[in-house]
Amino acid sequence: MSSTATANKKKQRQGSGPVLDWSAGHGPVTGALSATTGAFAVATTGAATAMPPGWALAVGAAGALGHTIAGIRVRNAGRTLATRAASWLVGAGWTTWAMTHGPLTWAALGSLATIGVGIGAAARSTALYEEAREDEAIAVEQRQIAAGLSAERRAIAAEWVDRIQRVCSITVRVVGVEMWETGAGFSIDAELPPGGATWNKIAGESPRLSADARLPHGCTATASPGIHQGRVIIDVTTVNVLEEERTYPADYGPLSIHTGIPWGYRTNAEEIRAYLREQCALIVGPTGSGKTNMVHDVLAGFARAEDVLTWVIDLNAGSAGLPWVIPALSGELTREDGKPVRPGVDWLAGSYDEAMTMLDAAVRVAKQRKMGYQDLLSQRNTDLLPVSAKIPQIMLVIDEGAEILASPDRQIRKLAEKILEVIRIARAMGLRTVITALGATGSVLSNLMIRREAKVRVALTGGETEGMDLSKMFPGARGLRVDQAPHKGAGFMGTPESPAALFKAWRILPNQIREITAATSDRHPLLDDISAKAAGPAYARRWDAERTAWMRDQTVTDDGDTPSPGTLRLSALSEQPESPEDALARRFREEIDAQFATVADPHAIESGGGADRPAGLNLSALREEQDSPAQQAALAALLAAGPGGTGASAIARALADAFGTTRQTVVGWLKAWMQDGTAVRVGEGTKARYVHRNHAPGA
Ligand SMILES: Nc1ncnc2c1ncn2[C@@H]1O[C@H](COP(=O)(O)OP(=O)(O)OP(=O)(O)O)[C@@H](O)[C@H]1O
Repeated sequence: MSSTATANKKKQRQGSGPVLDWSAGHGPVTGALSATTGAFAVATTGAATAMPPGWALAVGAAGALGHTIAGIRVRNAGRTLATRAASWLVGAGWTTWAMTHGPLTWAALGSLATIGVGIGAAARSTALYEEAREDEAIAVEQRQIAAGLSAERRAIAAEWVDRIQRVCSITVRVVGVEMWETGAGFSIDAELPPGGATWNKIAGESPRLSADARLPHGCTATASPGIHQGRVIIDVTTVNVLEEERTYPADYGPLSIHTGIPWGYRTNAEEIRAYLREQCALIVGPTGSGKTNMVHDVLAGFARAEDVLTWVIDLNAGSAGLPWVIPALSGELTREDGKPVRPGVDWLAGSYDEAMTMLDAAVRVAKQRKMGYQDLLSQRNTDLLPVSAKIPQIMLVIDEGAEILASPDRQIRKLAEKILEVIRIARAMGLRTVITALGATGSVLSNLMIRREAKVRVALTGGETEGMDLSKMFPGARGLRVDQAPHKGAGFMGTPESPAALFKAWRILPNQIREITAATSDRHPLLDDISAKAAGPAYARRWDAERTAWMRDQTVTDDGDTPSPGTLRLSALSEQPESPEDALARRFREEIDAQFATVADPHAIESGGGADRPAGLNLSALREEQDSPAQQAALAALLAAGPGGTGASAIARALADAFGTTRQTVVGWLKAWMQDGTAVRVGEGTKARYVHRNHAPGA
């Protein structure tokens, strides 16, 4: 009821004189006081005005009736109703008698006080009775719920004791049945009979148990060890959550390598985490199984971690890492404070050479950490580098890395050796790998290093049975069948902490990747000084224009053309809220020059300072020299063209949309740059190209 309606009702009541509120609450004291003072008032007024005493009796009877009706409405106990009605009638009786004999006599006043105490005591006892009655009702209700539940549990226990006897010929004794909060099933804790029965025997019969229980497709009865070897836990799923598509949880809060990184959810709808401080991981998924999506889940988790830097190798043109880099580097994502958004991965290698550079750096980091952190390790009395936001773990994610490891190609073998070297030497020093595989698991899993170090395993089946040897992926796990996970993104996951069982990766969409990139930009750690020094210029210059030019080539122009390598995607920039000129100038300065605080002050570098820090390209310095954004863009295009160089027409074409620059203008700038040594000309006649001095032969 609205407050105005209540106020109106009050007004109406006031207008029609005093109302008797039968349901008004009274305690034992106020109730008795109100009854006796009311009776006294009626008796004195009645005596003074010579009211017929029968009226008091009538009022008392009406009071008793009113209170009884109100009491019945709120379901008071019969005993409470009787007490209240009796109070009214006793009060009325006294009033009638007092009006006849005079209320102001000692006998009248004394008897009224006695009645008051009596009513109070009776009311107190009924109040206590009411409370006890309420408590008892609640307890009964709870007993009923518990009885109902335990009846359900008892029924489940009896049913499964029979079933296990029938299917496995083992007579277990059920110790407990736990219904899952997610509502997707239950767990049975059972004691095995004496005589040598083991939990694996039940685990091995999982498919037959599931069939016997008529479980829906995708639901399983999986047995695992109990608290000791004589106990078994059987998890039974009754709802197939793997059928549904669940998107990556919208909470992008901070994570840590120490608390585990969630990779998906189990059949009981609970998330499953990968603990990768010491473990490497292997993710197998044939084409179309949802592997790329899973890799993004993995990268999302690492991006959210405060103590992880992710280095990605994807020889398939870096496609696994690009969605984590392009939106940040292209300026598509902006922060409120105007600072650049850091990419969601720390280094992305899309080619053989870049991958080799990255792996070399990783090996150097591992070795340098071993030496550089000797004191810290002895101080902490450990041989495991204490990974933190100050000394981050480096997670190398190698898409289709298993195919690299299994390749017979001599060159690729060199990469494979480096990957294995990182896996072999870097566990204690905080470098671990996540390797994905399309299916080459046989040869990869025969590698001792992988078998020993990569115990976090995922097999995405998506219904694919070809080349999916679950017994090799999860040795010792029984009852896993590919056809239990026919949905994309679903499969099996096992870790040293959580035995292999069905799971599903969250679906992660490009907008979530962009959101996570933006939300975690501030959170990524910086590579510690010891490691940064070891990684050297190869690391510090990983975002340099010529090394990232290929990434920009992945961005398709508005008209769908794939521009020739080295040209700028100016059309992409024109969509930004900033003017294209500003965006271009800002992007290239920020992106190339001392990117993300990995390169010291550009002016210091130029003047030979920061000797132990590798030099960036120092485009910031050009801010003063190249006063027009178009001219800066032209210079950036020249840089991006690399040693192959470019021509005035190509630069003019790249700039035409955003700046309307003519070829003539570009020719003028090129001349000036040749004179001051910024550019050199190579080749003659129609073959003449302009090359930035950084890429000039012998530079
Ligand atoms: N976890 C998931 N939940 C629901 N659907 C998914 C999931 N993962 C993938 N899919 C669906 O499967 C499709 C293929 O996924 P994805 O590209 O990740 O597979 P892939 O194994 O990498 O295949 P390819 O190698 O052909 O790219 C997606 O477009 C999506 O529709």
